[in-house]
Amino acid sequence: MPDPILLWFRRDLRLADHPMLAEAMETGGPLIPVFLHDEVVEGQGAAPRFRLGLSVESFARDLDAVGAKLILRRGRALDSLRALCAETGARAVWWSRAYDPDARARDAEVMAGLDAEGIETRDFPGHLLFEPDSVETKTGGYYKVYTPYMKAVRDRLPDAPLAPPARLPAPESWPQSDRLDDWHMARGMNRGGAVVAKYLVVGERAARDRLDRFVAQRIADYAIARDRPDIEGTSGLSENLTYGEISIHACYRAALAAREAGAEGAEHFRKELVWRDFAYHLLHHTPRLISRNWRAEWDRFPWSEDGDSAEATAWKRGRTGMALVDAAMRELYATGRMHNRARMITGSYLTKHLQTHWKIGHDWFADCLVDWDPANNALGWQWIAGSGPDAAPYFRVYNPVSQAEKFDPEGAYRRAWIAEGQADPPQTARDFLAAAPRAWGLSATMPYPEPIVGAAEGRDRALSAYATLRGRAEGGDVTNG
Ligand SMILES: Cc1cc2nc3c(=O)[nH]c(=O)nc-3n(C[C@H](O)[C@H](O)[C@H](O)COP(=O)(O)OP(=O)(O)OC[C@H]3O[C@@H](n4cnc5c(N)ncnc54)[C@H](O)[C@@H]3O)c2cc1C
Repeated sequence: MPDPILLWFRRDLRLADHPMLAEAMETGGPLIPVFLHDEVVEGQGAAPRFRLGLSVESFARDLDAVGAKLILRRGRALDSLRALCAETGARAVWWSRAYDPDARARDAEVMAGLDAEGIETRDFPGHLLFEPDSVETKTGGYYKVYTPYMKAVRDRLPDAPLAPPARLPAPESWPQSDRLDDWHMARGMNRGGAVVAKYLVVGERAARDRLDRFVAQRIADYAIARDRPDIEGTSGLSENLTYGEISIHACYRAALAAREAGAEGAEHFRKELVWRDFAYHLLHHTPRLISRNWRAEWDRFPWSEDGDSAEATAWKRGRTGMALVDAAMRELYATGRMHNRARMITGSYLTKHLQTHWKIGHDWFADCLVDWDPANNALGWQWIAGSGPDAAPYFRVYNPVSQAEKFDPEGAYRRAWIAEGQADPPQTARDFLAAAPRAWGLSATMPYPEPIVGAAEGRDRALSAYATLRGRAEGGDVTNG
């Protein structure tokens, strides 16, 4: 029997459309799927780690159904893989590429360490539509602006579908595995875990069903409906894409097919999928996107960097008194998700009205989002703050009152999440109160606060701070985004 290959799964927890798995199947030799609770997983926020645990559990079941086991190990990736190679006789370790700086540093260390011992390492595409280095400007550089990036990839086709394996060739014996329960992936969630779990759609099959439902029922209206937090107008697939429960190529193919069939919103959906690739393109070329102002001149901006200030605390707890902002922050805490427009409005309110550094919002999202994605989150925050590539100009301040009038015209989204002032609050609003830590001291009967910073006052504050940075005043108000 040939030596087994270790297939190290990370953000690619699916069987279909999986380049590494498809190629491994062609070898005909035994395959040992592995998932590691390593230094990168250790560094993740509470909600992403919790959600990752559920994805791993689901994937292990799917592997079981095709005659394989998912071997779990905890510890530094290089140590775990070395030990597994020694135990199983594997002489090759394969994985699907990752692009964020922490994962890249880990992978480089693993590659060097295993190569030194004569163990073959190979990495594969699978997480993105187009590999970041495969898209270049005419002068051989990388794109900093979305529109020309989109133009450059517009005519490229997605990969053809790869069928899931019917059965994985098994090794003569399976190595010992940790028990997933012993990893306590939900530990950071406290009482929020049970609430957030109600809103999740986990695993490869559920992700595929979600895509099919979206295409059948919502993609046609997507271009307009996607902007309304009060209706279910988007796909919800970010939660699945981030763990690789569905391939981005499958989503892209579905978008192209729907467009071909005449669905109006399909082209817009395709463009959003390309935003995800663009975020990875930028992160790959400028890893500082995640940790520092992408434009260094923003280092001089007088942002508050106190994540525990009264203002930042009110923002995190959904108690700013600005109803659309608070509804969104509560949706985030109770469901682990937030509507895209609401992400922009809460981000603008934090960085502009509350003059608080985008990193504080970025880190809070990274702790609370079940769809946390290192590239999308960083690009989203730097975009809204004004410090990023292709960013919304800082002087564009989202007015949370007029945004609410436009995108939540009946107040349904705000009522869904804010219990205070309602005689019989809906389940969603009660879910938030059930998820929120007791130490926050929230209840449905307490008075709803006055705005800590009003819409106009916040805009003036933001613009005068911006003027000190630029040395001149600029003006403008975004009421329609
Ligand atoms: C401050 C801020 C933080 C964000 N953090 C994240 C994050 O951690 N994880 C994440 O996946 N997205 C993030 N986004 C982007 C966007 O809000 C979400 O992708 C979207 O809300 C997910 O919902 P959906 O799957 O229903 O999206 P749909 O509208 O159905 O879009 C389909 C897919 O396209 C991609 N996409 C859509 N919008 C964007 C966008 N603006 N940028 C990049 N990709 C996009 C996503 O993969 C999404 O799943 C952030 C945006 C902002 C402004």
